[in-house]
Amino acid sequence: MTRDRVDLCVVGAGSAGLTAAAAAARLGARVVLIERGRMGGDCLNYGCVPSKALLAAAARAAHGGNRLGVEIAQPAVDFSTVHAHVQAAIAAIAPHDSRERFQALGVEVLEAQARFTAPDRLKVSQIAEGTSPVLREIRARRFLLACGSQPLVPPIPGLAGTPYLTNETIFDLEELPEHLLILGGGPVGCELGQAFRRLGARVTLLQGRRLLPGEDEDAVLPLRQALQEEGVIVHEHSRVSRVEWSGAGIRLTSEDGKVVAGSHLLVAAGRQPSVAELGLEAAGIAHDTRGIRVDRRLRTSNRRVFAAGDVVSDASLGAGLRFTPVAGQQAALAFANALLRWPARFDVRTVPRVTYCDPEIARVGLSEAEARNSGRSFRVFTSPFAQNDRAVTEGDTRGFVKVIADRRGRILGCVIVGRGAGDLLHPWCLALAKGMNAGEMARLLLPYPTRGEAGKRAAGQYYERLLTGWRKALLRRLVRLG
Ligand SMILES: Cc1cc2nc3c(=O)[nH]c(=O)nc-3n(C[C@H](O)[C@H](O)[C@H](O)COP(=O)(O)OP(=O)(O)OC[C@H]3O[C@@H](n4cnc5c(N)ncnc54)[C@H](O)[C@@H]3O)c2cc1C
Ligand SMILES: NC(=O)c1ccc[n+]([C@@H]2O[C@H](COP(=O)([O-])OP(=O)(O)OC[C@H]3O[C@@H](n4cnc5c(N)ncnc54)[C@H](O)[C@@H]3O)[C@@H](O)[C@H]2O)c1
Repeated sequence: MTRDRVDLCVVGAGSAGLTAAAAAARLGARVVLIERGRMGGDCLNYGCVPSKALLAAAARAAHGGNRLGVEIAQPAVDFSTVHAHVQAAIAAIAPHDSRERFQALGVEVLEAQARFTAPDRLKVSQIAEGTSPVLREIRARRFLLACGSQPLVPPIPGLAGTPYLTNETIFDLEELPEHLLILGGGPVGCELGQAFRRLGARVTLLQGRRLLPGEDEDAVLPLRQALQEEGVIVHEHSRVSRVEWSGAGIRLTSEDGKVVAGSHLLVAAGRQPSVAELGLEAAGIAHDTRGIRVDRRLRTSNRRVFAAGDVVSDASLGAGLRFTPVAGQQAALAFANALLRWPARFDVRTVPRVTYCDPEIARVGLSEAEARNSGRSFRVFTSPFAQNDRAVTEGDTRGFVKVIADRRGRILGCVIVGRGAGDLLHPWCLALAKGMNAGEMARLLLPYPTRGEAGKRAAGQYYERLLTGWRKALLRRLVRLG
């Protein structure tokens, strides 16, 4: 066994690990990157990329019938070609995350499993069969744990003995499921439920709470309607309590007495951190069932070790932060703290999120419900797309822009529901990051007709609110004098 000492040892080559490894190597640090699975992690192989590629194919399949006076024949879906498109999208992006690219940047990439043996070292074991089990022992000045998360499979009686799909296997299907049952109505269940329905499968979704419980109810309403109109059978407040499997198919029973049957089952019930084989105890790294505990500088309880991305415990920085840009930003901050001694802190207030269904649900900062629960005083300015000229011309007026601001107009959050909501969110991410005021957003000069004007219109209500009482009287007087 060989021994090494490096500047930074990164475990996990997903969005977080790759960001930190590239940044450190570019500044001349000696970096080892250890990955036991596929380079690119969840986002590239089992998450963002395949799900958005599938949704893109599904969007094309959804456009049959007569719309705006144009008759389009119901599209015919060739699912094996859809599967090929999804795999091609992964393959097209894969070189950016590849071993070759990172080696060219100067990173040493080990395709192996990492496990701590002491607070300052870990051993690296080969995964491939027929080779020596332990490859190397690595000592590092700093470690970054970027091990991500994996599907949470709840301990429901009958589930373990049933052949189920997760996000790690569903994109391998080369044939369309006849009837897909989905356990869970978070982003994974909603996105994949809509995609498979549009591609022609029957879909039944059971969700223990309401759909997307982290989003405001008024934001979820248009999506619920769309799913139901398109034929997804949605059972909310239906917690699955038993799973049965026979040659005839799969049957789910819920606590509220519903029984549904289908040909395939997707488990989309949340995530759990990938920490089981890391030997965290040997390194004195505190963790809980939700992940590794860190402070706002991404430091763990072991001062040499930092963590970033999906593996970070919800209890540390806040729940619901498992997104690719969060993983990337946390990794960049962890690198700055670990190697540059730059005291950078992660700011949870500016995290954006988008559920890429049709209509999209996008948000940055506080939702209205979160603002209410925070106990602070706030105002809500809403502009529906029904009053937006571009949306009217497109014949798609679903959704709205909702701005949440404090009493002085400082933006606390923005929720956008509708076509292209994710892209429409960008100026609001900037506004929140820069501490801008609704008045500043209302004064922007924007092109007409665009959907972005709905945001300006929502922000403009800030002034309408001011135009009451003595201010209104004063302005009237000025008008008369002028
Ligand atoms: C279906 C789905 C769709 C999604 N869509 C979006 C989206 O549209 N937008 C968005 O922002 N987010 C999306 N996400 C979330 C996003 O994929 C994750 O937040 C992101 O990939 C997390 O990156 P990470 O680097 O923390 O972890 P990962 O990408 O999971 O990488 C961790 C890596 O560490 C490796 N590893 C773990 N333990 C060890 C060990 N002991 N030794 C060696 N290697 C190890 C793993 O093999 C893995 O490759 C989606 C998630 C899913 C499941
Ligand atoms: N567009 C995106 O950015 C995107 C897309 C997909 C996933 N993600 C990330 O991946 C994470 C995981 O997504 P997810 O949808 O798997 O998890 P989730 O935790 O967001 O939702 C899972 C849902 O399953 C339900 N559930 C759990 N047990 C159940 C049972 N026995 N019966 C019925 N329902 C049950 C829960 O009520 C929960 O709402 C997300 O939180 C997000 O961070 C992001």
